[in-house]
Amino acid sequence: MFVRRIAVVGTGYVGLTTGACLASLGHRVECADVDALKVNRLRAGQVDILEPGLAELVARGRATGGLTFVEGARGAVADAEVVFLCLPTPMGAGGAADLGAVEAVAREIRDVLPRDAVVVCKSTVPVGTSVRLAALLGREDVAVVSNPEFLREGSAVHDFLHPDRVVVGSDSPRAAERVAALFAGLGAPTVLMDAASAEMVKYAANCFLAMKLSYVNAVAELCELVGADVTSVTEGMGHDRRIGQAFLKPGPGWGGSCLPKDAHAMLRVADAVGVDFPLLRATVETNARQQRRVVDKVRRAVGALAGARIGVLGLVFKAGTNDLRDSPALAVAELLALEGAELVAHDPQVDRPLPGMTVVDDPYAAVRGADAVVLLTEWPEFRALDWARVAALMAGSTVLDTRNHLDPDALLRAGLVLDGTGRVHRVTA
Ligand SMILES: NC(=O)C1=CN([C@@H]2O[C@H](COP(=O)(O)OP(=O)(O)OC[C@H]3O[C@@H](n4cnc5c(N)ncnc54)[C@H](O)[C@@H]3O)[C@@H](O)[C@H]2O)C=CC1
Ligand SMILES: O=C(O)[C@H]1O[C@H](OP(=O)(O)OP(=O)(O)OC[C@H]2O[C@@H](n3ccc(=O)[nH]c3=O)[C@H](O)[C@@H]2O)[C@H](O)[C@@H](O)[C@@H]1O
Repeated sequence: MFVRRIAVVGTGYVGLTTGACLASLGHRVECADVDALKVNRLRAGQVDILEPGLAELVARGRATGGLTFVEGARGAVADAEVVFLCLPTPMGAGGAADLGAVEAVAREIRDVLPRDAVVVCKSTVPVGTSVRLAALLGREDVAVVSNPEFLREGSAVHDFLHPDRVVVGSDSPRAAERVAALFAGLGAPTVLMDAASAEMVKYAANCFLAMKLSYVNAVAELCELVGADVTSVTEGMGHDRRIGQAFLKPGPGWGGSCLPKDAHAMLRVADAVGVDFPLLRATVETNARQQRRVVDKVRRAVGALAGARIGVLGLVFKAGTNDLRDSPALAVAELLALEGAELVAHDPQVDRPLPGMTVVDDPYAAVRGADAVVLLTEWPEFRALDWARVAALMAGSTVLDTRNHLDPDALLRAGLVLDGTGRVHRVTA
């Protein structure tokens, strides 16, 4: 009845999406996690990450019996033909990728993997990890394949099912073909290569995206000083198909669970082989500068930050997710709090206390009595706020829109001062 028996180890953004999507393609998928609570919640159909369509796919998979959940990797892999590793590879010592979870699972499963199984690493890992995994598994009959994942949070299911490309790398062409066949139905260009190249593609792609954003943020800074409008500039640039319109929006710096850690890991990879990579170093440094720039602008708006009350709109790293990992908004908030600002923050997806600020469940409560308001995440509901009401509630009048997300006319009509990013013309009443 099912096409293949697949195990997925790790049920986070990548693992759960991979498991649910492969089940929807007709495979029998068992997902494993070390977190018993998470496994129990998933067994009950509870999906805690915000991903459109994911809960529905999980429900469908549970109903057909094509998708099940188990605690611990060993239970999931025992009768699997293909095992996907979707484990965290966080920033470790000195910025290198921490492969602890990946290596621990390899050790855990090596003696229970069925004959001729294929182990696929979907985690983002430095070049050489496939070779290391093969050595750790110590199984002549088990091939290791690198299949980096390119999905974005907030559109994980869509991105998985409609990828721009599928990259499959292995030093065993037969194993690579077996893995590529799993994605054949997606109709995406499939690029087969050796394992080292596949591992490199992922870092090279994420670092390129980071570089594009740092470039655009630096251009935005220049625009402010020379009197140009970055929105017009990026639109004019983006029509060139070699540049493209995507990933050209300036903001408070790029964040999230991957771009920052992957940029640092790539720097460490370069370092390890004795290569200086000034372009990537500047990409990272330019990013840190964006957060300081936001703080400087808020300081300018209120005079002194110590004792100033700042309303913060948005805490997650981008709209459409509930992920706070490495959020530029949190980095800005931390810098503001360090200078003694009193922060009242609202994010539609955050309802828990956070250090250094008061989190409120209503945007109007966040702006009440604020000397300045800073928008850090581009939630659509912020655009739709009643700005006359905001103006009446605020003590001051400056709204810093780090994402150029708000409608300038609406703020102007409300008598507010709008300070955007990369736009010299401040909109004032
Ligand atoms: N989040 C994203 O948008 C993307 C992430 N990636 C990469 O995919 C990998 C996974 O990332 P996420 O899914 O975001 O991580 P995550 O942190 O959301 O999920 C990882 C899961 O693995 C589980 N886990 C940890 N150790 C385990 C063990 N020993 N046995 C079984 N389960 C274990 C954790 O409990 C957690 O549920 C990382 O290498 C990341 O760089 C790649 C593309 C996109
Ligand atoms: O390896 C990963 O985990 C993933 O990392 C990113 O995906 P994601 O972290 O979900 O977030 P992005 O949509 O790329 O945004 C990253 C950061 O850049 C910022 N950004 C993005 C686009 C833009 O135009 N401007 C901008 O400031 C976002 O606000 C956010 O802080 C990549 O886009 C995915 O392809 C990759 O698979």
